[in-house]
Amino acid sequence: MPRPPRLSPDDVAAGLRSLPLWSGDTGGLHRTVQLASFPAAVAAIVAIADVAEEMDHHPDVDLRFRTLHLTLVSHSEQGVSALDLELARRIDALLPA
Ligand SMILES: C[C@H](O)[C@H](O)[C@H]1CNC2=NC(N)=NC(=O)C2=N1
Repeated sequence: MPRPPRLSPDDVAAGLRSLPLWSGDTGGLHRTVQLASFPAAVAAIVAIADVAEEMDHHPDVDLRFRTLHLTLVSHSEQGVSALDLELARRIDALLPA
């Protein structure tokens, strides 16, 4: 399936307006969340992995003890695409606010 093109700065900004837990720009979307424990954070990564595999679109993940740093970018497009906005929405449905 063809991958969607990267979005303009205005379109990324518009997408972020419906993703209040995220920040970023055309270089990437970012969210940091603290989970209850290290095992809980690993379990969250596993749940995110299932969504990423289903979408064939994967986050950049950095876990420091209970703090999970997520960055979403479309590497093949060297920017943020609609897939990143959709993945952000699906991650928000998995994680505590
Ligand atoms: C072959 C496979 O479809 C590609 O490598 C996918 C995998 N997941 C991906 N995830 C992200 N974030 N960007 C990509 O360009 C990408 N490409």
